[in-house]
Amino acid sequence: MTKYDLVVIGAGPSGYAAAMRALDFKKKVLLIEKNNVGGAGVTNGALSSKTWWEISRETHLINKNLKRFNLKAPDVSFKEVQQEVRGAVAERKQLLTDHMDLLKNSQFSDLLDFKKGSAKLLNEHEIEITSDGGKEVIYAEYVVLATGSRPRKLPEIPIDEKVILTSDGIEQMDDFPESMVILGAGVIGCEFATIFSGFGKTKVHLIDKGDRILPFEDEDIVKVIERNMENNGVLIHRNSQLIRMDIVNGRVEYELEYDDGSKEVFNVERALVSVGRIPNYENLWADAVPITLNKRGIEDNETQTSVSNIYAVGDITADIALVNVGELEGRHAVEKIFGKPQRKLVYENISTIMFLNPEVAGVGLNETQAKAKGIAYKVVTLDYACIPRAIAKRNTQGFIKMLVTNDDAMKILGMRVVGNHASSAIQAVALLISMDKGIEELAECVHPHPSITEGIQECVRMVMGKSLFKPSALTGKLSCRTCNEGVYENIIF
Ligand SMILES: Cc1cc2nc3c(=O)[nH]c(=O)nc-3n(C[C@H](O)[C@H](O)[C@H](O)COP(=O)(O)OP(=O)(O)OC[C@H]3O[C@@H](n4cnc5c(N)ncnc54)[C@H](O)[C@@H]3O)c2cc1C
Ligand SMILES: NC(=O)c1ccc[n+]([C@@H]2O[C@H](COP(=O)([O-])OP(=O)(O)OC[C@H]3O[C@@H](n4cnc5c(N)ncnc54)[C@H](O)[C@@H]3O)[C@@H](O)[C@H]2O)c1
Repeated sequence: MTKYDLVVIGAGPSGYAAAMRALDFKKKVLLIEKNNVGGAGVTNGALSSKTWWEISRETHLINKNLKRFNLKAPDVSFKEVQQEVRGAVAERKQLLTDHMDLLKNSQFSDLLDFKKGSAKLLNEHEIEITSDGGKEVIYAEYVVLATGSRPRKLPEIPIDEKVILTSDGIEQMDDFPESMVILGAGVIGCEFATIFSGFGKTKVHLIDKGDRILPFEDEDIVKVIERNMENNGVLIHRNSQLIRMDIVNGRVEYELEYDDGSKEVFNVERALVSVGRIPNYENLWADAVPITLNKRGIEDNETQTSVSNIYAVGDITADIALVNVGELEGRHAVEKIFGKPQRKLVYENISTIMFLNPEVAGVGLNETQAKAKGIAYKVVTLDYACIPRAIAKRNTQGFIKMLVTNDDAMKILGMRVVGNHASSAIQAVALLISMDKGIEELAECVHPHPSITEGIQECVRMVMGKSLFKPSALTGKLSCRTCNEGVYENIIF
């Protein structure tokens, strides 16, 4: 039986990161993948959907500008866009596999093996791999489970991945549908609503079980996104409940019940169900392996499961499901196994981008979360109309919102930026949060001009009472307040 120091099951972002970090400790590693290297980080997931989003955004911009000059927009072919997306996916997968091959010619030559197949733990150390070539069993001193997640399905909805689809099937359609309903207005639902409405060929309907889209995000941010979606023709079903969704004559029929008890039936060409994801752990270990589960997934203590030599990372665990979090956890697990992690696993400074119109970037807490945790805070907002770069871009839609502790230390709790270039603006703040630093450094640092990050600096200066523009003068564009148990008060310096 071949023996390995570490076996990683699943070559998505978290498994790939774990395997590569183990090489730094000069350990013999086996990485096993049953399907696509890169997992949902690449295929039917992060990279592919972002490629759709980029092309949709460009198309939308071009069409908008052509309209300004009274010119007719060219026809966008679904097949061509799909081809481009497939090209992006293939390019990334190739890079990941080529890298593994090229390691054979490096100082890591004898350390990494990769096997295509489906893995199952027979006991704490023995793993059975089933592939086209049959079955084999290998020995692992340590194991990292990184098998990811899949779309959650609802038993009452007949998902066939042709008419009613999940994110696993949506990119395989053969043309833009003339109409599509999206069930679940979380991140995936809203990103695809943005993508399809952006191409201008699909009438998008959006349903969530809550009374608004993005129920976890702050209302002021959601307002901007909802307004743009509706301006782009998206029908957001508010205060309504889905009673049924069926396939009738190859189309989707769904019925909603409104707050007043009335009902309405809609007929659309396709449906996307995006109501969350569930971890892949079924059949991953034999009954003899005592890994404990909680309601949301594998129970882990900073990636270590209840079995001391088995670790779990990425979407299979019960916390945030993102590429960067999976990579962080994969690396951390390996450092815990073979070394000493420099730091505890912290999630407070995780940065995210939601690819909407416009993009929404975030780090740390939003107001909804701070209120739920009962934290008193200071909150500053600054409209993009006050940022020269946004004015130069002729697009001042958006704002920056920063939350700091309501004490003299003014530690940053979190930030949201909604608007153009939002994603480029949050890194400095993520770093300050992770270093547990206050805000003075940011206030005095010289930012490039003109840049969106100048807006962040102005927020920091505002909360310190030394901003260029004074919130009491530019009300509606700037605000600087405390929030205590949901009650806001202006800060007067
Ligand atoms: C539509 C969509 C868009 C997204 N956009 C973003 C984004 O913009 N930014 C972001 O940060 N995150 C995004 N995500 C989330 C992100 O893709 C996931 O959080 C990330 O891929 C999780 O990585 P992972 O390695 O834990 O799991 P996965 O990527 O799911 O990889 C797990 C791998 O394990 C393999 N596997 C499973 N079982 C076995 C087995 N028994 N044996 C061998 N192999 C097995 C699977 O085939 C898979 O390749 C998106 C997800 C989706 C679905
Ligand atoms: N840009 C990004 O970083 C990005 C993009 C896509 C996905 N992701 C990751 O993938 C994860 C999964 O995305 P998701 O959008 O599927 O999950 P989600 O948790 O973001 O959203 C699911 C939505 O479905 C709604 N919902 C649940 N059950 C419902 C029901 N029965 N009827 C109607 N609505 C219902 C919820 O209220 C919620 O708004 C995200 O949490 C995120 O971690 C990240």
